[in-house]
Amino acid sequence: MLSPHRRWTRDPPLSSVTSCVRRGLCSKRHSLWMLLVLLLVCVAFQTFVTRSARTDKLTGPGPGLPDLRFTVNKQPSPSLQKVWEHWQNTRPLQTDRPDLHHQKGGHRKPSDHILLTHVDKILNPTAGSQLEEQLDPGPLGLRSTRNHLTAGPVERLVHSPTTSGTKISCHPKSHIVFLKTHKTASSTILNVLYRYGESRNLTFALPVNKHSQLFYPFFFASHFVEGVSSRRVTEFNIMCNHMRFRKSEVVKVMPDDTFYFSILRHPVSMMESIFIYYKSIPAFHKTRSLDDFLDNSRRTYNSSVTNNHYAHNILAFDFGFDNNVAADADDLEERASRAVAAIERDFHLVLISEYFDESMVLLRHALCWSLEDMVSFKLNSRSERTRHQLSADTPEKIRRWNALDWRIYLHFNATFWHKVDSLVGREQMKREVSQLRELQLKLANTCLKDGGAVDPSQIKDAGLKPFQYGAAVIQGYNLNPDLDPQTRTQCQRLITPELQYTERLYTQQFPELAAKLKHAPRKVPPQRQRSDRTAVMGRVWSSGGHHRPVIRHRVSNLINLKASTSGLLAHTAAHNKTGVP
Ligand SMILES: Nc1ncnc2c1ncn2[C@@H]1O[C@H](COP(=O)(O)OS(=O)(=O)O)[C@@H](OP(=O)(O)O)[C@H]1O
Repeated sequence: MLSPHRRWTRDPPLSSVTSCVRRGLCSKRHSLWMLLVLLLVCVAFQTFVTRSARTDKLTGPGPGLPDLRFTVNKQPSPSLQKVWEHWQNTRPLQTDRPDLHHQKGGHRKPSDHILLTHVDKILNPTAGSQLEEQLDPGPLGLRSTRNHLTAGPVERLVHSPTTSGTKISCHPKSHIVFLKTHKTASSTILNVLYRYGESRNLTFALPVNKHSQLFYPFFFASHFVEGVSSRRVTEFNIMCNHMRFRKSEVVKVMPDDTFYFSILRHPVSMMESIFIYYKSIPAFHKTRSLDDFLDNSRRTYNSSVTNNHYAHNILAFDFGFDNNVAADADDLEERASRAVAAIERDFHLVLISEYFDESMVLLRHALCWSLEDMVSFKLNSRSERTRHQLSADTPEKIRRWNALDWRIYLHFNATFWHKVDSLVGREQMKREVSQLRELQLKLANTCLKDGGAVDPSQIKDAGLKPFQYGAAVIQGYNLNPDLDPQTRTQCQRLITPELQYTERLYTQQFPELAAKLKHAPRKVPPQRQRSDRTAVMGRVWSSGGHHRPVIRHRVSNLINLKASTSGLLAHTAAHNKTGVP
């Protein structure tokens, strides 16, 4: 038989409850306790609501709009946690010779934990890893589970060495605009930014409708960014796709404390690269050689023809200036000074492609990122067989033809080293550059099958083939087949070409839109397609070439993505009053 107490617990008679409540309410002490409990519940609820509002960077859908919320996983994925734990294993450090990657049994293949141990060692020779304090995700963009990081922009303190050798603390920047200039190693930097942002769930200001460029070569307008017009995204972290810069529009999208940077390349090597890559643009396609173009350009170059801007002062063009200026123009110096002053005003840092590793170190100091964040493999590089030796007098001809770019480059080449001196110091720079190279070598040994770049015909995974264009053969990478799944994923990010990575991020940020776009037919009238720049690029693409079979697998997609699309033009023409100069 049940005791009276247990019977009450199972089936409390109504009278007992009401008398209990009455007793409780009548007693002053009980009332106070109840009030206190209520207060605590309220406080807990309010805290919960405030936190959710702060972490949710997206607003709800506008009236009548479908809910297209950004659904990126806000927690470090379990697989990444596993990899990190894997890294923590105290397995003995083994050699990382690439020839051991394929050995079964005996020697274990050099694994990701070796990388971490190595990184720890070179970045922090003393006990108690600085990496742990920095809460960095590791050289492959991994997140540490040791530090119980929350997702989203990471507010951590980084201890960064200064020119005087002392360490200062700083907060890593996560509001960034990178003006992606052409043929300047900008795709390699894009990959660094993509990995950094993806591993921290940062929000990218990606081109609308899954395009890979921000409607280049039109002047940038804020509505080119997915999520701006719909107001679904309220805070962007990183904007880094090709655009023609227009600050007044960029500031409408990016937060006030955004860090602006870009990269320049020596106009001579840049022109050689551009001539091969954009061989099919009207300015180049009938010319026999670069010298042929340069010797006749004063007479034959037509700046008003679509796509010809690639052939003349392209750096100035990308920064938003008028690129049509002759070397003997009266106002050349004045225009160059104005361009330099505007770039100085609008950009916190201008990097130099010729000093790529130094640039990465300088950037890391400016952004307060770790050296690990800056690792990369060279992307978008041409095969040696599509490089052309310049004759002795060609460099001077290029400098004259691109006189505006040349002046801009000279200025920022000088200020680059002033920045190195003031921000890092030459000795520290040397140390960090060699650390960075050491790290990259380790990564190459771990991640890459052939230890380096290969021609597109050698790339096994069709999804990792870079976009091929013009007369250039753009190289890519094969992954080491022996990688464990998690390491493979991280290595893959390092070698994912721009188009594929952009598409993936778009799909992560806007899954519903991406799904819709996959099935939506292009809404551009055929006659428009034939006359716009997309058609020009498309024709070039399909006109054949020795490397074409290599990239057939995604031809239609890639034309749409890289080489400005018809949709892009239709959209841009409607919105952009500036248009092509
Ligand atoms: N790390 C590093 N250091 C030095 N140079 C590098 C690096 N990464 C890429 N590159 C070279 O940059 C050229 C490709 O530039 P982009 O990626 O900006 O091209 S693109 O405009 O996005 O198509 C391309 O130059 P060319 O090979 O002369 O064409 C690449 O080889």
